[in-house]
Amino acid sequence: MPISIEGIKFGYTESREVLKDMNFTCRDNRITGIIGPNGCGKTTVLKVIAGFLQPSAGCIRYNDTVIGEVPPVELAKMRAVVEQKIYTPFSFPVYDYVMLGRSPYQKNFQPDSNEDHRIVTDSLRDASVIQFQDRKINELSGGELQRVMIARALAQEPEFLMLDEPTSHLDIRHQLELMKLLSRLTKEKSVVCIIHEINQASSYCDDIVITKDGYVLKEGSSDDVLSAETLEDVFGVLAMQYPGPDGKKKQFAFSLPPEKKTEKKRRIHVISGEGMGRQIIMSLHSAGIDVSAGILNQGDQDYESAKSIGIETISAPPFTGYSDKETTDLKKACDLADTIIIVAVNVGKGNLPNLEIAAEYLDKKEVIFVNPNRNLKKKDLTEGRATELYNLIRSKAKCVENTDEVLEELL
Ligand SMILES: Nc1ncnc2c1ncn2[C@@H]1O[C@H](COP(=O)(O)OP(=O)(O)OP(=O)(O)O)[C@@H](O)[C@H]1O
Repeated sequence: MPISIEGIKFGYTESREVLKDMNFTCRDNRITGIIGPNGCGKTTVLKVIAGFLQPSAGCIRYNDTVIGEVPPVELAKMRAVVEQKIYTPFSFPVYDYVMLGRSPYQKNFQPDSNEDHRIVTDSLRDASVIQFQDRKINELSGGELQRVMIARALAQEPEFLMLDEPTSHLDIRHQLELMKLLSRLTKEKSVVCIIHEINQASSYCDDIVITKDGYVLKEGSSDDVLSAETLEDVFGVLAMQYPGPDGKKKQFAFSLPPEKKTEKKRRIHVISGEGMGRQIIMSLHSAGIDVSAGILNQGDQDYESAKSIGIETISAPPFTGYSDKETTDLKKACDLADTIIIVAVNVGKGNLPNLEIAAEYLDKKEVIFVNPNRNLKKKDLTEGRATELYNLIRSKAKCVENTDEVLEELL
């Protein structure tokens, strides 16, 4: 009996449709694997297929029967569901819990029949949990509990077995055993299974349905549907196909695509004054470069220009010298900059830190010295330190004669 999913729409809220128009078929005696990115609606569609959620449009048919018309007890004989989220609030022996799978076949207050016990024992064995049938379900590990849930679903003897990520808690051996068990079960049943492990899906699922954003992107035999190109498109990864151990089933190796480098805006800090840096600041800014300036004396032409275009400016009142805050801010600006431009200006005691800090960055950043041969007034070469620093910067920085040259260099 195939399951037909026809034009299904569903939303948990009115404002957001999770399933927009789902159409696919789960064929008889096959494992149909549903794959797709997180949050695309796989669990939701499985719940709709199981009859747990009512779609707002479309219908689900098991063969020709529309499931909305099937009474719950009959539905429980037709399909069993192993859900992703497992709640075990009760302290229940594993054996008794698996016996609950027999409920749809039992009349009220009648003891479990010999057949029920046989089926439960077979189910416990098939799911490899018979060895802890006397333990309490709320004292099991995640993987043990998952296998008990599968045993209960098997005890239900459904025609359709629906599983949501049945291998998610299992170690690799139990994963492979479970997938093999599901393959065996297809002799008598049809299996629908949400699966994230693509290589297991390729190895064990006969058919694959790829879902994305509430729609089905592709469906068909796993060999037809699974390709490196499709997986790259759906999951946004790089996929490389290689032959599986049997030489038939495709296998894939995945990696993340290289990160796209976002073009970082160049940042330049200009140390100037007396209107000597004005043209540089304005030209770099209009060329789209991230410019900062300072320490500038408030009221000075460079300061006024920098303020007029709203760039980050470090400033101090004239004739007061620079405070610790201003020199710290200058260091921060130089740290952020790719290039530091220093324009030769008269140096008084107060603005000596501009030179000191520019000199500090000679080995750390690109430093361009503009107008290095400017004849400074005698009084500006305060205590010889300014001359010393100018000479140091002149010897280590890239020197350009004037503003035009620096702009030519940078733009
Ligand atoms: N009970 C709920 N109420 C509201 N929104 C929900 C509810 N359950 C799921 N959703 C939302 O519906 C969308 C689909 O969820 P669903 O669990 O079906 O995705 P999925 O494909 O199974 O994801 P995953 O691969 O992560 O298990 C998600 O955006 C999810 O946040």
